[in-house]
Amino acid sequence: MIKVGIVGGTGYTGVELLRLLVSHPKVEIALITSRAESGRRVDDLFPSLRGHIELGFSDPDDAELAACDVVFFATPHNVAMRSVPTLLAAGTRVVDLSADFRIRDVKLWEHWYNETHACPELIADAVYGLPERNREQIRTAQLLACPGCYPTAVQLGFMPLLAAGLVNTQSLIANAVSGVSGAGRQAKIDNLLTEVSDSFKAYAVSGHRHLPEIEQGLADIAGGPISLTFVPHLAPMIRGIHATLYATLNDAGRAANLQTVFEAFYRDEPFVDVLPSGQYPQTRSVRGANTCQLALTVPGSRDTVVVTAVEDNLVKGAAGQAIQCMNLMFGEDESLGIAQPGLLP
Ligand SMILES: NC(=O)C1=CN([C@@H]2O[C@H](COP(=O)(O)OP(=O)(O)OC[C@H]3O[C@@H](n4cnc5c(N)ncnc54)[C@H](OP(=O)(O)O)[C@@H]3O)[C@@H](O)[C@H]2O)C=CC1
Ligand SMILES: CC(=O)N[C@@H](CCC(=O)OP(=O)(O)O)C(=O)O
Repeated sequence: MIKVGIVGGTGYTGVELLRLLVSHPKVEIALITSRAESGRRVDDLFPSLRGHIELGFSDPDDAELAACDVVFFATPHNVAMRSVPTLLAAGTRVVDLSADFRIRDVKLWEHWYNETHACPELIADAVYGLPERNREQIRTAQLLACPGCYPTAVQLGFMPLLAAGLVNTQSLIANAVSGVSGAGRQAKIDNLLTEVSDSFKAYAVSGHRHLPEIEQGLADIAGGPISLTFVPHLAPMIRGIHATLYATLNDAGRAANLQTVFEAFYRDEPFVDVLPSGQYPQTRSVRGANTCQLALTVPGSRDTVVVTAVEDNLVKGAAGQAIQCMNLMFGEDESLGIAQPGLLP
C-alpha cells in the first residue's frame, strides 16, 4: 500500500483528494493536516466522508509527514517549498498541487508570486505533472509540480496543433472560464453567493499568474517562443473550466485534417476525449471525472481554428491529475481510483 499524507485537507482540492483516495485500492491515508481544524475528525467537518475515513486532522509536522511514501500539498503557494527539502532528504516523494515548483525560471516565479523562493536549487528537479506531455519523467519523479487548473485545459487544447506545427505561435488566444471552487475554500467577499451568482466577469485581464506557466508549457511543446493572450473569467458554477482557444492556421494547418490530427494525438490517452466533429464539450459532462473533453472547429472554413476544452478544475485540474501522477510514480495503473465518469445531472 502507498502511505499517503495530505497537507491542507480542509481545502477544496484537499477534500477532493480525500474523496478520490478513500476508494483507491492501493492507498492508505496516514495523515491529513489542517492548522485550523487540528484535532477534529475529518468526517465531522465533511459528513460526505462518514464511513470512509476514521482519521482526524492534525497540525502539519515534517517529521510525521516524512514517514509517508508520498505527501500531497493541497496548500496555497509558499507552503510546500518550506517542507520539500526535508521530505525529499527523508526519501518521501512530494506531489505539490500549488505553484511552488511549476515555473523553471525562479525570477519569473518570484515576480508573479511576489515571494522569495525558499529552495530555488530544487526547482530544476521538479517534474511538471502533465502526463500527456511528461509521462516518462513523471514515473521517476521525486518532486512533482502539478499543473494549474487553467494551464491543464489550455495546454491540452493547444498541444496537438503546436506539436505538429500547424498554427502561428505568436497569436494564440485563450478565453477560459472557471467555476468558483477554483478560488479555494477560504472566505472572501468576492466569492459570496450574492456576488457571483447570476453574474459573469473577466478578471486579471492585464495578467494572471497562470500566464507564465501556460507560456512555458506551450513554448516547450512548440519548441520555441510563443505568445498567448489569456483572459480568465468567473462563472456562477461550483466546478468546471471551459476554455475557448483560438489559433491562426498556417499552410500546413490549412492542409491538415485537424479532427484526424487531434484524434490520433490523443488516441491512447485515458483522460483526454476528443469529441466527434460537430459536438461541443460541456462542463457538466466532466463534473467529478478526471477527463478533459475537447472539440475543434474551423468556423466558416477560414484561417482560425477554435478548440473548446472542458475539465473539472478540482479533478483533471487538480486532485485527479495529482493522483494520476502518483499512480505513475508508484508504478500503478495510471487510471487506478480515478476512472469514474462524470456526475449527471
Ligand atoms: N481550487 C482549485 O480549483 C485548484 C487549486 N489549485 C491549487 O491547489 C492549492 C490548494 O487550493 P485549494 O484547495 O483551492 O485551497 P483552499 O484555500 O481551499 O485550502 C487551502 C488548504 O491549505 C491549508 N493551509 C493554508 N495555509 C497553510 C500553511 N501555511 N501551512 C499548512 N497548511 C496551510 C488550509 O488549512 P489550514 O489553514 O487549516 O492549515 C487548507 O486546508 C493552491 O495552491 C491552489 O492554487 C490548483 C488547481 C485547481
Ligand atoms: C476562479 C479562481 O479564482 N481561480 C483561481 C485559480 C488559481 C489557482 O488555482 O492557481 P494556482 O494553482 O496557480 O495557485 C485564480 O484565478 O486565481
